[in-house]
Amino acid sequence: MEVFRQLKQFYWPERKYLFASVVSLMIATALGLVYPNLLRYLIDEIITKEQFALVPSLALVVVGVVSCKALFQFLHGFSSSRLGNKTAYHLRNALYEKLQYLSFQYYDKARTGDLMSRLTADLQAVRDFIGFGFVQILNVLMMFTFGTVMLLMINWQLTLMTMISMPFLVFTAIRFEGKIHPAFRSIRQSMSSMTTSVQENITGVRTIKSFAREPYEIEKFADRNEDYQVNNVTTSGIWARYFPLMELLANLSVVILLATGGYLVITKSITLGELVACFSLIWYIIGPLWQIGFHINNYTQSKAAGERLLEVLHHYVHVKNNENAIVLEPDRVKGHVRFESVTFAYPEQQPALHQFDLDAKAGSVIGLLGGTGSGKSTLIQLLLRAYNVKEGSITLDGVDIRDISLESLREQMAIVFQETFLFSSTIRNNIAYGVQDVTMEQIVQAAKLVKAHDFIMELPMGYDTIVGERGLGLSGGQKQRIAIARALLKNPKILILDDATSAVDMETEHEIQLGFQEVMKDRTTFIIAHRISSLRHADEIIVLDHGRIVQRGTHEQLMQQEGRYLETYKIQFADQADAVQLPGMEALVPFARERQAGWHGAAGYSDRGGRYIQ
Ligand SMILES: Nc1ncnc2c1ncn2[C@@H]1O[C@H](COP(=O)(O)OP(=O)(O)OP(=O)(O)O)[C@@H](O)[C@H]1O
Repeated sequence: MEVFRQLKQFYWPERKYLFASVVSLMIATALGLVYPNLLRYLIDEIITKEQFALVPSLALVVVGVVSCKALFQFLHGFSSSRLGNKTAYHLRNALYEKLQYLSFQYYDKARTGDLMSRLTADLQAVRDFIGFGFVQILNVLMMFTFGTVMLLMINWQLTLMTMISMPFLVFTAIRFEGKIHPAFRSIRQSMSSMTTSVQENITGVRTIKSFAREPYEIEKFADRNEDYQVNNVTTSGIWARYFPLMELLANLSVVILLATGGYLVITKSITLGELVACFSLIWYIIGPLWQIGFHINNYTQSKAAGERLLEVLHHYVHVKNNENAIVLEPDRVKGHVRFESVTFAYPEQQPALHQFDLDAKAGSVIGLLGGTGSGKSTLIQLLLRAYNVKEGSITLDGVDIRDISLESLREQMAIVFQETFLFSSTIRNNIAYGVQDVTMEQIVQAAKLVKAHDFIMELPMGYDTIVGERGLGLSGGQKQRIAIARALLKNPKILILDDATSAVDMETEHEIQLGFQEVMKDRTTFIIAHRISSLRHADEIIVLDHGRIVQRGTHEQLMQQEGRYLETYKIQFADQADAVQLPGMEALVPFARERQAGWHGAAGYSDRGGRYIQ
């Protein structure tokens, strides 16, 4: 019951339905107990004594009892479903809210399919138990107690004889519970693994098809399906072993009742009417006990489901507001960012950043260059406070970002991530996401700045075109431009472009950058890029390697030094000089000639002596 105690906040506000459901079920059950007595009256007082004139009035009483019972059963059903649905409603909202605030660290490991199964199947199981299962268990207790008391009132010796097999029935039912609970947990886990597989399959369908991995995926799913099936069969096996045993023990009571009761009638210790009443009442006791397996099953299933919901609800939020967190006033934020000796490692990993220092003055442009996995995105994640810095500190206008409220910190920033995510909504809504009270003119202006307006206007519905899930139907470059427009529209103090133009061709990138020069004014901008052309205007360029700064300076300064920057520069120009001649690229011509004269390869760095390393 601990699980349901912890879920109390979700059903307790609806306790009026809980009480209504319990009370109406109690009345319906009590009315049900009137039947055996009416039977006894019919046999002993009417049939035996031949008082047939009483039959119509007895019939009327039966009709009255049946009608009242039906009314209370309706009230029970009504309040139970209200209770279940309202509880599910509160739980669903709480879970969704929790999912919004869980930290990046949680999502690094979370599986979408598993979360979906918690939010649907598990929630449904909890709803059913709180709505119906719980009251049914109370009903079992009530029927057992009332039925036993009435039996004892008729004949206590007969009652005790009848009850002989009951402890065995209860013992078997409890053993059954011990076996069935882990079995149901396994079913739920395999169900969630199957859901994950389906979800990943749908999301990654293009990759699967392009690698012709359909047979592998079918086999992978078949394995999980098999696992689910085996768990179900194991559960049915437990069920099949215990259920007939429980049925046998239950029916044993009836046999004992009929044998002992029949003897007592013959010896005139009880009347025939009393025996018939006892026979009817015994089902009031056996019925619930016999069904105890079902209720236990229902309870254990929902307990397992409740545990999984609580796991999400109680999951530790790694990044949250400190007490008295500072709420920034947007008008007063300047955008001066400082990293001081920041060393950071992801959980159970080697450090992704070592002793990182950076002083990004308000309005400055910082370029970040480095090979894959060198720590560029990590730096941005830390600035966003996706993870908490444990060694060193990051400050915004002199205030440690751990002391700033998360919402107001993130409100000052706009990030265009490496992987563009678009919602399945209109292009207009996608651009306006994150900004309130935005006009169409502002949306169009942002789209024009990133050279997206023309292609949007060519779409059948223009800005009202609905893009598919994650932006399907648009090219990579088009998606990136919409994402950049979304960031610009936010008018942030800090703009972060994490390889934001990687899918855009050089010419468009250059045009977008011209637009940027205008919007970057007065904002601190971080640009992560693999192309030198994206970084060359930065006030400071930092070259990272394995989480360490290996070079820093302006484009001009770095061009004077032997090192990673110059090497990258040479390689890139060698590749691109033939294709596009961009303003500012004139200096590259000698390198291009050098390449044509004998350099080889396209990817890699040249070593210090100018030799090329593949
Ligand atoms: N969420 C994460 N959990 C664990 N390790 C991570 C996570 N994100 C990145 N890493 C690791 O941290 C290191 C730095 O990664 P990061 O994403 O910062 O590199 P990057 O320079 O942005 O690379 P790229 O240019 O390929 O995007 C890598 O070794 C990477 O494997």
